[in-house]
Amino acid sequence: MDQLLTENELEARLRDVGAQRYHHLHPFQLRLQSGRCSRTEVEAWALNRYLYQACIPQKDAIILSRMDDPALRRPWRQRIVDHDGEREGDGGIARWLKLTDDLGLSRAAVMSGRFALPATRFAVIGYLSFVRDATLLEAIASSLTELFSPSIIATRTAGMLANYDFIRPETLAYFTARPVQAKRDSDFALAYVKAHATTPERQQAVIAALEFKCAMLWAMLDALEHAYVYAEPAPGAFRAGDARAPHLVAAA
Ligand SMILES: O=C(O)c1cc(C(=O)O)c2c(n1)C(=O)C(=O)c1cc(C(=O)O)[nH]c1-2
Repeated sequence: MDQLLTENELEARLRDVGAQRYHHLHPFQLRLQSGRCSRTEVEAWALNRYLYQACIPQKDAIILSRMDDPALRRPWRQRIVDHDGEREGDGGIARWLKLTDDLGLSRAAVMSGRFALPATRFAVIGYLSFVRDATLLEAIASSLTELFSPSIIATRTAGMLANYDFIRPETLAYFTARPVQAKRDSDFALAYVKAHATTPERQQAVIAALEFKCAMLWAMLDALEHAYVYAEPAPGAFRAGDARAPHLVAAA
């Protein structure tokens, strides 16, 4: 029988999940931030991760649709605005496309998802299913990886700027806004989880939900590392020279 943890003990357990399982420890992340990735690997990372970025407002819309309380929906809907923007060209998804633009990738190809690795697609589908099928408390708890993202974003951004001559500060504009948004979002989600995980069963469920999300992020980097470092991308998945923006193809 699991013991009921105090709120502080629960928070410590959740932070421990991050310390042990978050993708800051993944070999592909270490490779990316230390300049050991080839340009093709950086392009593959940005192209695959677009799918994750694009699914975030969809998962937040699912979570929003499951909330009965307007006081809860009001702050949560800001997450969708952050990613989609208030108008065309605004918001996190548009800023992610600035990164893929600067890498010379075609927007249509990136947004279609057709060059993504199979595991990236399955990870994203798995995440959307999780927030639909688990309890609302578990769905909210799965967003708590954002407790750990400001630190990995700072390390990755500094490492990429220092180590790749094709990355300029504007290329990584996506990451400028994220740490402040992530802190605001994760403070809110953590307070909710601490207030609502009031039985040992619920506490174990929120810990497992955070482990699930860490596993999903880990699996996406496993797939990139397997395909681009050790083996081969699946048939149809991105390879060097694929998905070039039309003006670059014309100039070649
Ligand atoms: O750069 C990263 O490593 C990283 C990690 C995470 C995360 O931990 O889930 C997010 C993001 N970035 C991110 O940019 C983002 O918008 C985001 C939203 C969420 C979420 O769970 O709602 N996680 C993340």
